[in-house]
Amino acid sequence: MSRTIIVSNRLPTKAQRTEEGLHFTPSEGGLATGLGSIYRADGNVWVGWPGVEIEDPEEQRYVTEELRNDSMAPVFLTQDEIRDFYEGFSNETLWPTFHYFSQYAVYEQSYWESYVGVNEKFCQAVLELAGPEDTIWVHDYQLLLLPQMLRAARPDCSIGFFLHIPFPSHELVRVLPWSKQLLEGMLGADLIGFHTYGYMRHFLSAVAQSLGYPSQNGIIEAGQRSVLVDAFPMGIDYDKYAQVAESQEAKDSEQLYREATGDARVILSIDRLDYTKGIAERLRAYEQMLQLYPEWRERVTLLMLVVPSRDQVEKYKELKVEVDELVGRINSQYRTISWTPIQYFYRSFPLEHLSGLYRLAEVALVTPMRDGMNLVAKEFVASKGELPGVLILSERAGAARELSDAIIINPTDTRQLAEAMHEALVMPEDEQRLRMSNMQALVSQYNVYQWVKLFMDRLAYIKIKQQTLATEMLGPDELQQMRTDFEKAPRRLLFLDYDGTLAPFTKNPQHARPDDELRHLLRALSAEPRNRVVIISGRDRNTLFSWLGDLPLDFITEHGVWLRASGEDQDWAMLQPMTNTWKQEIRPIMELLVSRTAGSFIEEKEYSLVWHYRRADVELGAVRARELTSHLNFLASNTDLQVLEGNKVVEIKNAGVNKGAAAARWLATYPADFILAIGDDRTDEDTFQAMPEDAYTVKVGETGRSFARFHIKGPQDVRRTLRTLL
Ligand SMILES: O=P(O)(O)OC[C@H]1O[C@H](O[C@H]2O[C@H](CO)[C@@H](O)[C@H](O)[C@H]2O)[C@H](O)[C@@H](O)[C@@H]1O
Ligand SMILES: O=c1ccn([C@@H]2O[C@H](COP(=O)(O)OP(=O)(O)O)[C@@H](O)[C@H]2O)c(=O)[nH]1
Ligand SMILES: [Mg+2]
Repeated sequence: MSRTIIVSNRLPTKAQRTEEGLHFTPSEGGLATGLGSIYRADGNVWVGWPGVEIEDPEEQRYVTEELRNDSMAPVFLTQDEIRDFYEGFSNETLWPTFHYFSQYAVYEQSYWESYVGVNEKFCQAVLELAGPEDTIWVHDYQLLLLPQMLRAARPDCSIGFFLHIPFPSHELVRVLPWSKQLLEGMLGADLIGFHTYGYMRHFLSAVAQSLGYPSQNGIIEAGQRSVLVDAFPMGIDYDKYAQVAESQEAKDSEQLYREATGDARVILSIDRLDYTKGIAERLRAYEQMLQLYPEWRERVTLLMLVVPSRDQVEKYKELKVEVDELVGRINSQYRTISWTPIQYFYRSFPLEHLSGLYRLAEVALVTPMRDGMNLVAKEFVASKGELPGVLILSERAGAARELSDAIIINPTDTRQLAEAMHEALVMPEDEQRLRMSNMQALVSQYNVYQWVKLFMDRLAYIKIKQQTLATEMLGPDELQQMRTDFEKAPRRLLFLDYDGTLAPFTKNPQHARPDDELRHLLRALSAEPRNRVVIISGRDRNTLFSWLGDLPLDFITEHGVWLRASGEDQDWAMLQPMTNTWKQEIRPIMELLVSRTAGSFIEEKEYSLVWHYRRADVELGAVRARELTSHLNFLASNTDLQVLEGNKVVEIKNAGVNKGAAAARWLATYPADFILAIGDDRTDEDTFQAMPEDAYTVKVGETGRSFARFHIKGPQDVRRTLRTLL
């Protein structure tokens, strides 16, 4: 049976050292609480760090044994690794960068080296556990390199990756000296998930700009694999939170806090101590609210839970001091004998207590500067049941993309946040209930089980899609077979695309003139009377003929417009009757696009017009290409024209003309016993599809997705392959 191996830096259980020895408690943080509900099913295993330094082999054995009973497998980190990998690269380099706090980021080569080392350590641990049929699901920013490492060891394995924190604009990511390696690391996965569409869009853009991999509909062509990218907003175990909130323990703890806060209305705030959470800003806004609306003094209490986190990291230590001071100052300034404005707790709470607090609070303040998702917001909603309550939510938390019934605020706008608190406190109960039940419907439908299912379904989908368009590498064995078939065949037909196949791409298409090596190869191949060598290209006939017309070659040019068999007495013929008067109308549209898109240019052929954007900004080029395609498709409807998108080109020409139609004509006219077709572009797919099943069809390029049977890497390999037929 195939299982799922979950991998994350932190296990959902952490070991803690006390005077009586090691004991185990649940970990804090969204990932642990979110996935904790599901991993125990079906023999699944969770691989991760138990949260404390354990170097003694005896203790390691004990912890391994204890965790095994609960479907977990520990990866032990040394003291140096905790410092350089966890506190260092993960939390002083990646965390600030990905949360738009680049000014806090540390760039330290030794951190990076440790990061690589620990990702390798995780890779070994997973490989020891995972069988070839198992699905591996890697989580979060501490393990960005792991998917690629696993892929290298298990090329066919199903690997998913989910990022729980924001993926920022490429402008921030590119600042990291290791950004390319990190992106490549993630692309080892088959499916990459983010909480929001915005994060996903930033990632696609980073991959296009940094690595040059194009994408369409969220599918990236990354080397030999297609990688699917999608948004999966994480949910919570709704029923669990709703049920706990109804339990006697939760109600008791609600009562306990009610007695402590007296008649005052309660505003609740819960987060890990983190500068991304906007805790200091929130305190200032609360203070401003007390100034703006003095009527709330003695009538409202801010109950603030701050969970200790990453307390060895400098910025976190500084924040602790800042928060302590702020709370002290506000409390000492406003408190009365019977009232404390802020009840501040610096520790972590058991679930039943959190639940009691969620019940008690009239208002929840979730106001991070940046937050991947924020599960506290959803837990508050799920715990409210029939009770009224208002959620104030930062527009920069992932959760704001879903919870539109919250009061959405900008956390840097202190005044707006202060006003929002007042608005929440005076909101009519009817409105509170309406908004709350809308949010409950959403949070209960898109719960964590649904999240896991959607992710797994999409992973299965991309695996199937990869297989249907997968091609085999034209390796030594296949090449040998091809040679044997070739030698046996009395009549051989070779369809060879030109650009990207016989000759490498050049910035200016006119510079791709054949070199001596290529001319020599084509001369030798076509000199053999049993061979017919057809150059099948999108280029105009004049250029191609001026380059290669002296050789005994057949030509199919302009993507099938003009055909010419070899021999001096032969003439050019058209595949079908065509017009080109339409060019007058289309040319100005392309010219306008050139004037708007630096680096792009028009290529004019007799019966077609082509817009090239290979030299333009990658992303702008792709956007403009889509714009042009849809505009041209609109104009071409009800006419005899067709629009083709190729590799960094958009071409418009007469309908019914393509390389496939032309190649089919050639097959009918010159029957053969051995057929080879090689090409690199989308337009060559038409050729491949026109070929009989036993033909050798070969796709050239990094991506293996094609209708061809085989693939090879680049023009050098094409030439090498053709030489073996001499
Ligand atoms: O392991 P720690 O260093 O103690 O940090 C705790 C976890 O914090 C982060 O949580 C994120 O995931 C949540 C669920 O998807 C999301 O709601 C939140 O916005 C994120 O910040 C972190 O991603 C985890 O890896 C940490 O374990
Ligand atoms: O004392 C506490 C306070 C909070 N949490 C949990 O910590 C998680 C915080 O997740 P969130 O997504 O809000 O932020 P993160 O800490 O992951 O950045 C939530 O599930 C809380 O219930 C906890 O376990 N103990
Ligand atoms: Mg080509």
